[in-house]
Amino acid sequence: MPVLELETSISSVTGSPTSTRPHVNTRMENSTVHAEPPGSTNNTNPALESRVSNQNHSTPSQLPFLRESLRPITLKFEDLAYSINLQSGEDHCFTSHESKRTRTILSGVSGVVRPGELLAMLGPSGSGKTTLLTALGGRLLGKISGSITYNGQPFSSLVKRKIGFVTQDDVLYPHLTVLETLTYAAMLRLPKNLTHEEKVEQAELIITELGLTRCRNSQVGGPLIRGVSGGERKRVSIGQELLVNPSLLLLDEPTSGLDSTTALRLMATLKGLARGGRSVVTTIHQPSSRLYWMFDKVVVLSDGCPIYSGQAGRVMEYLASIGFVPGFNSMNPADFLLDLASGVALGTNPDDHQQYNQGTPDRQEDRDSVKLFLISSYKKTLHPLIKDDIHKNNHDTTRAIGGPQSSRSCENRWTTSWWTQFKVLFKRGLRERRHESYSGLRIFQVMSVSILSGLLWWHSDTSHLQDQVGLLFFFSIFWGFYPLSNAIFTFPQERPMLIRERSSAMYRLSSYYFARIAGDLPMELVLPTIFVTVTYWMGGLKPSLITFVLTVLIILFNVLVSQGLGLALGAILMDLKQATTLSSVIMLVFLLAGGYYIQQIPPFISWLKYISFSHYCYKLLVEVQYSESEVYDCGKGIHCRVSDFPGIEYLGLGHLLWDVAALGVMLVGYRILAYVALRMNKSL
Ligand SMILES: Nc1ncnc2c1ncn2[C@@H]1O[C@H](COP(=O)(O)OP(=O)(O)OP(=O)(O)O)[C@@H](O)[C@H]1O
Repeated sequence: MPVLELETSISSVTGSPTSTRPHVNTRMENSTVHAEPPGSTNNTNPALESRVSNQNHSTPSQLPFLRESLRPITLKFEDLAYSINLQSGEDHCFTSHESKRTRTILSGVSGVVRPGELLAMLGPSGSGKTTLLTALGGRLLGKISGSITYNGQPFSSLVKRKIGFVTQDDVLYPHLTVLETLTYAAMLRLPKNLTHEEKVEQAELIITELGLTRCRNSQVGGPLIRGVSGGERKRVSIGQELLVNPSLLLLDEPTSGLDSTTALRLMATLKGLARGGRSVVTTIHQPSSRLYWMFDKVVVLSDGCPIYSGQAGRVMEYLASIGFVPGFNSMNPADFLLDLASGVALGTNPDDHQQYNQGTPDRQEDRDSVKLFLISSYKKTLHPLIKDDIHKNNHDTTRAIGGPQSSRSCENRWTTSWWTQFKVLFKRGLRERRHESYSGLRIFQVMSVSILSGLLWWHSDTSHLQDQVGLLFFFSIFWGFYPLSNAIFTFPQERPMLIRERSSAMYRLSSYYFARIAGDLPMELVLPTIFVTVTYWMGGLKPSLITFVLTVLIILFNVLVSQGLGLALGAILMDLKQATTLSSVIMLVFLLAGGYYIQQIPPFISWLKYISFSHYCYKLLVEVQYSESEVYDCGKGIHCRVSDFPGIEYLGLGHLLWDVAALGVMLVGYRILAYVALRMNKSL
């Protein structure tokens, strides 16, 4: 291996203690990015920097109400390794003896990012960038070996609050506007000592600083709903994290799906944020050379192993020192790095340019040997130096996050009270779901069924008792199925949002849960009330106000119980297909065991009716509709007691309070079950 003059250049590759001391700006001039990069004197292209500065409309650094809260974080990670259990394993990197049942996703990854620096993680698809970023954000489930420290301390809930994490997919409510999205986030994330107005002002400030003013009142949108552009949506996601003025900002592929100009503007924004005193780490797939020159440091991964970690501006020098030179001088370093990380490097010496330009090696063995060579070169030369760099600067560790002067409220895991969280989540839920709940389609669906059934049962009376009882049974089944099939979607659909927001410690699970349940109530109760009102009077049921009101109350009770079952199924399975299948089986069983279709059920299976809420609902409806002494015309002028009618006799009328109690137990029990299932879900 060629011996490089590593002694002289390595300090700038890894970032020497003196050269990397960041210049921490707590205030930045609006619309400028400081051209002088901290920690590096020669990894930036000044012309480009100044161009970017002019394009950059947003360099948020000063958040008026949070001026005190930016505590710079030096993030150090050393020898990170992460494996997952698999049936077959094939990976290598630094370890030679691996269990056949595990797969190494990361191995021997080290690096440092200091306040003021922008570090990019590069590598081909599947090389482990997201996994590394997730680990740095303290969000990786499973055991990771090595060390990750934040100002010398391990991950903690205090650190968690200082980290902003922007996921690759924008998890946002599509029907909220940009302003609403950021305002609700501000209400949930900003400390309770700020007033409502200050929180709104903070959201407004972020909107201005991220250049979102033009679309502040546009709805965010999503895959199926037209909304703001992809770049604007990404900036909203970043804005949500900036609200808390994070000291460490982690972003997963923030430029994916953006055109090069928008990507450049976004990266300029990130660079501005770094220059404001933050440590910024981003994964990026295929940066243009203009983007590449904005990075202070890069970590390049190949199959989870580093082939480079250090100053972005020194990478070509390092690669040349081990015999890798691009075919032409102006080649984008990022392209060159990605080729190498994929094992594509025919030009392994400067005389090989022609070969490099003409094509890529197709043989897997060639690619593997290039990767192995790069990994082992890194291991021999750069890795020890980076470790030195990590240890040399341990005085960073003295600046503990939330040090002695931190207030008591800082130590509290939650920034807002339970009640505030409940209120904000309740309002946000109503706002987001107003379209869904009061959608014309849903109202049309319910109204058309109610009018149709009113017409079908038009002025039925006890002379057609079978029909009338059928209407009551239909009430219990329709208002069992309908809320159930709506409620099973709730938690599986909300899961990504819950994961994202709970990872940022925005709110307690209980406040979310109660807000969600309470938020669903108005709609869940309004539609059945209208339905029953229409069908009851059209269908000729007992013209008594008390009976009518009791009928409505029983149906609403039934709705709440069936909604609870739907919530529980959704929370337990967290999978729409499975939950839908199971709910249809359950409802079919309840339908059959309800007592309307079949009365001679064998004793060994007749207990099914006792677990069916539709059975209790149907029974209660019959009980309030007909008095004990009521008779009906059972043919040829003969009058029979209603309670002797086969479909009613089977129900065994009486025990009204027990029926109410059974529904009450289900009402509470299903909801407790749903909550416990959510609590036990490790990802939430
Ligand atoms: N829980 C898991 N189960 C199975 N494989 C996993 C798991 N987590 C990560 N991997 C695998 O680890 C590798 C690294 O994944 P990761 O998402 O970190 O890559 P990446 O570099 O971010 O890829 P991309 O650029 O395509 O997003 C991939 O091959 C992925 O399939």
